[in-house]
Amino acid sequence: MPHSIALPDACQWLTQSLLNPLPTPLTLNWLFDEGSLTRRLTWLSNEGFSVTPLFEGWQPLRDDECAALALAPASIGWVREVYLRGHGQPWVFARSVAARSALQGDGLHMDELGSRSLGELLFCDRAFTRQAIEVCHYPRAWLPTADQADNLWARRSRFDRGALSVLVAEVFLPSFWQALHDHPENC
Ligand SMILES: C=C(O[C@@H]1C=C(C(=O)O)C=C[C@H]1O)C(=O)O
Repeated sequence: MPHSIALPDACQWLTQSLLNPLPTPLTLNWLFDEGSLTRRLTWLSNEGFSVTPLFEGWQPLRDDECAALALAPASIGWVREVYLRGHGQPWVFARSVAARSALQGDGLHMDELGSRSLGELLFCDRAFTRQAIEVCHYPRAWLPTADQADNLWARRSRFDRGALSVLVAEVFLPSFWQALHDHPENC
């Protein structure tokens, strides 16, 4: 039986306690920060922050997403993929999903967000509770073609409000780490 191999389109999401070896303290700081990434990137970019939608629509969700949302495999959900940009540069690729069955009974209109940040909805409504942050090296096949690379750190967490759960995954792109390196005073 061959050793377990990394499938090209799967990732094992881990909480910080299971990480071994640990990434650098700076990487850990950004991966496990429980605040709004929108607000932190707005600060890092000196208000030069923007959100650009790449894809929005109903799709069968991935196996890891269905498992995290306690859905049957290939359940239909709303998918929102965006770039979080600093000074126009893509710093983070984000993919947020929620089950169609839960959204239809809820007032959260992800489809009306456009270039507004989902974070503003999730962090302004105190009824949302954030579950544990998990991390992985994001499968390159899940990234936009222009960003496909191995071993990019990603984090995900689930935001719950009653019967609605929104799963948010954020992949830190090389240009983000470069921006941090160029402005160590902002670390
Ligand atoms: C959850 C947040 O919302 C951010 C905004 C997103 C969007 O607009 O699609 C996606 C990922 C998040 O980084 C946040 O600001 O922390």
